Amino acid sequence: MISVQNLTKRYGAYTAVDDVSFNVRPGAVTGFLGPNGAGKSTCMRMMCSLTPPTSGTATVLDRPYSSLPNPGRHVGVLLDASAQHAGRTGREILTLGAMVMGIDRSRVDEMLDLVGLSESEATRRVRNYSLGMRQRLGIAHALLGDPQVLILDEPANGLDPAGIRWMRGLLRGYADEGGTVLLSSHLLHEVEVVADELVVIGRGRIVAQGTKAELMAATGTTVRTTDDAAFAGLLEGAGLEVKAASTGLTVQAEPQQIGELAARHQVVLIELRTAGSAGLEDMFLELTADDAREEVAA
Ligand SMILES: Nc1ncnc2c1ncn2[C@@H]1O[C@H](COP(=O)(O)OP(=O)(O)OP(=O)(O)O)[C@@H](O)[C@H]1O
Repeated sequence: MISVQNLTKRYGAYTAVDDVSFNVRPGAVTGFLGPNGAGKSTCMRMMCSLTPPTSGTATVLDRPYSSLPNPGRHVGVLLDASAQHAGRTGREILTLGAMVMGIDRSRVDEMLDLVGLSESEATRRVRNYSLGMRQRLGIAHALLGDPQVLILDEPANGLDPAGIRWMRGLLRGYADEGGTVLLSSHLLHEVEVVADELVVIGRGRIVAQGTKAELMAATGTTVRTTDDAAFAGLLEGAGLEVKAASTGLTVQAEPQQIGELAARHQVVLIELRTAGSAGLEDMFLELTADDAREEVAA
C-alpha cells in the first residue's frame, strides 16, 4: 500500500506538486497519468524519499520509504532507466544489487531470464544498451528483492510493442498475486489496458481518480445519427448535457435513455454505445489541456 497525503513540492515560486492525495492499493495496478511536466516524477521521487516534500507525507507499507529497513526487499523502484552506471555490465549491476540487499545471487539469473536479457547482453556494458534494454534491466533490478510494492516511472519508454505487451503481462501477474503497482505514463493507451485504477494529474494537481470502470462510466455515451446537430437540440431540450465528440456526440446519459428519445422522435441512429476508452481519452485530454505543451506553442 502506498499512501500520499497532501503532498506539495515547490521549487522557489513554482509549485510542481500541489496538495496531492491518493492511495495505491495492493492487488491492483494503478496508472499514474499526466502530460509532460505534470508532476508525476516529482511525486514518485517524494514517495521514494529522494526529494523532500515542501509539505505533506508519502508512506509505503505504512512508513516513509527512508525508514524501511532494507527497502529493496519491500519496494522495487524504477525511476530512470538511464541512471545505472554506464561502465558496468547488466549482470554486475544486478549482482551488486543482490549483495546490497543480502539476497542469493541465483536470483540474478532468474531476473535476467524473466526480463529477457540474454547472457551475451547481460555481459555487455550498460553504455551499449538500447533504451529498451535499460528498461528491462531496470525492471529486473526493481524485482530483484522480491518486493511487495513496485513504483515504476514510465517503464514502457523505449520498449517495442512486444516488450510493452510483455511488461503488461508481468505487472498483471504481479498485481494478481497481491502486489501493489504504481505505474506512470503520459500516454493513456499505455496504462489503460493494464490499469485497474487511474490517478490523473495535471499541472501538479489531481484532476481525476477512481477505478477505470468508474472513470469510463463517467465519460457518458457516444451517439451518431443522420443529423447530429438536430439531435443535439433534442437532447438539450430533454435537459441532457451534450458535447461534440471526434465522431458524433457525447451525452451524459445512459444509452437506453438516448435510444428511447431517438425512437420517440423517429431519429435514425447510426451508433449508440458507452463512450468507453475513446471517452476516457477525450476526458484525459480535456482535464489536462492546460498542461499541453502543443497548446502553449500554438
Ligand atoms: N529540481 C527541480 N527544480 C526546478 N523545477 C523542477 C525540478 N524538478 C522538477 N521540476 C519542475 O517540476 C515540474 C514537474 O516535473 P516532473 O518531472 O515531476 O513532471 P512529469 O509529470 O514527471 O513529466 P514527464 O512526463 O515529462 O517526465 C516540471 O515543470 C519541472 O520542470
